[in-house]
Amino acid sequence: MREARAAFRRFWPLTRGDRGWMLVVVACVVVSALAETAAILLFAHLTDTALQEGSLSAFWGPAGAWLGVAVLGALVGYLGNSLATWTAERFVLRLRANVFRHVQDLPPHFFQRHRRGDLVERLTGDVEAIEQMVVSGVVGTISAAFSAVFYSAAALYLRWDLALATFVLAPLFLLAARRFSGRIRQAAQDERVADGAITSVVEESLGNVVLTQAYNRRRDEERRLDREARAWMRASVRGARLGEMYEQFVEVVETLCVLAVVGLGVWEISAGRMTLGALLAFAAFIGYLYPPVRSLGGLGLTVTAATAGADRIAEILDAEPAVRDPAVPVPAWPVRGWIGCHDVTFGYPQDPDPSRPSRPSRPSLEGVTFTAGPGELILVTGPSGAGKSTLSKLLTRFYDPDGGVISLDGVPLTDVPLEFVRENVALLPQQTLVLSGTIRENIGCGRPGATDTEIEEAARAAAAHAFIGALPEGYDTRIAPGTAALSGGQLQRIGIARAMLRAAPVLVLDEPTAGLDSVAARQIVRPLRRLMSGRTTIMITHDLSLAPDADRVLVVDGGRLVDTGTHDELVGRCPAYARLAEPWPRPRPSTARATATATARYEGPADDTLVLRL
Ligand SMILES: Nc1ncnc2c1ncn2[C@@H]1O[C@H](COP(=O)(O)OP(=O)(O)OP(=O)(O)O)[C@@H](O)[C@H]1O
Repeated sequence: MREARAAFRRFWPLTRGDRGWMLVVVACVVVSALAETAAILLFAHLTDTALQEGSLSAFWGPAGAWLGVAVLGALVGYLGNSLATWTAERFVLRLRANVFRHVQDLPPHFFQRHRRGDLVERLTGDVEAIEQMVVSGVVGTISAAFSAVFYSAAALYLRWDLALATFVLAPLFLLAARRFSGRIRQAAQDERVADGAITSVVEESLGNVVLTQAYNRRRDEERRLDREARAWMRASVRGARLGEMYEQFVEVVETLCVLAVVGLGVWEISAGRMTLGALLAFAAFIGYLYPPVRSLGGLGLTVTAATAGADRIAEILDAEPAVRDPAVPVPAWPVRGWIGCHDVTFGYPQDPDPSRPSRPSRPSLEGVTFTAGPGELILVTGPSGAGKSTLSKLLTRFYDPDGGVISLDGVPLTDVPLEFVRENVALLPQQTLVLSGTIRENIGCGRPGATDTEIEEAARAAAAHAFIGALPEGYDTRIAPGTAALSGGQLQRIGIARAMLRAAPVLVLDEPTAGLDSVAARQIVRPLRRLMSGRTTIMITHDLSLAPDADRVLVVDGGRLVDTGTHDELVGRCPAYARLAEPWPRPRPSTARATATATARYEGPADDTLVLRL
């Protein structure tokens, strides 16, 4: 119960702004209960007068009043129920937006440590479970408490002695709820986890359908889904079974109460101490009393089930963003593009989940120092796992260094707003990230507000205009993540156009040619050169075809900067670099000859013409 209280305290502040409406809902429920009470009393009156005496004249008055009360009850009930749904959904909207906002600030390693499907489930199912506790739960409890008080008061008013006799059985409801709540909570938690696992498996399988088909993994995938679906089925059936057991137990207790009322009533009527109308009204009040008492008893179950969801949402909200805006940021300035990396050391945060123990690892980067000036091309290379991508994450401030400083025009990145960093340091990732929208929107997101002409200019410069123009819907062709009917090289050129439009003074390119075949890789070289021209470019790559052009090449190994120099210098003196550069060790031929050779070999569209200095 302590966890439930903590969960409630944590999420209750999100009802701010709607608490007045919640009160209105409670008021509607109270008025409905009052209308119901009046209707029952009118029914008793009708039974004892019009019905028992067969008098039509005694019928019209109470019947009219009953109809009036019923219409009032219906109107208020409609208003209360509509408002209750509205406030509940607003809470879900707000909570989901809050969690989503927080998720978007979380560092890359958070997403590597959580399955996507499970996160989706938390943002949907778990969010709704919390609503059940915080909004519907509070409104339901207050309403049930009021209704229970009204119906008990009415029953006591009619026959206090009979009422007390039936109330004796009430603790049985609470006993039942207490007995079942622990097990229902466990089943709810298992169901939530299994739900997340199913979503994850489906999402991963659909995302990996090529691997599944190419390697005949259909059966494995089916087995994986079957395993998770069975876990979900077991949890779901267990939850339903427990819920049903509780319901049926309560039914039996209710029947006991009804029998007690009827038995006592028969005795009272035979002794002439009670009219038939009063007995029927009394039985109706006791009958109306059960649902609120039942929902008060079941409240514990709702709360325990919701606490399971709350724990999972809290895990997300408790995850810390890796970087934050400074309290007093340095004001914006026109950035020239000086990048400084001074004695930078960084290690990825350990996984806090004890179920996924991780060894204390050595830093991914240690004592890295270099500078890059406006217009320079700095190539960062090294063997796999050397720390190259980690450096790109630090330069674009996905993480802050544990030691040392990374600066932009001499100002530490940690002293400027994150948005300013991202505006001035553009990242071109290994795989072009696609938004769900048109090609125009995909390029245009590089600079919000860019005109169609600017977008097309960027596409031309990125050698993308020709193939976009050849598509039936041109720039209005819709693409989406994972479904874009474009080749890797074409997507990369859309990414280059996007970066062109961004016009940031600093560019970080993370393996821009990785995953492309040699023709596609060559097709993006020229647009890349245009993109890099006049900008500070830090290119992380295994592909050293551009190394001869670089002002400096940094060789990283085991997280350390092992050597820095030009391609020619390094080939001569750095064995680690010589090994990496094996296909490119020859001295550079003259540009004119190489251009002619490459152009002669490639016969693609005009704006894809190669200018490679091989
Ligand atoms: N999210 C992470 N959590 C913990 N360690 C990580 C994480 N990402 C990378 N590492 C570790 O940091 C080190 C450097 O990784 P990084 O991705 O920077 O290498 P890389 O040089 O880019 O390799 P590649 O060329 O294969 O892409 C590796 O030892 C890797 O295992």
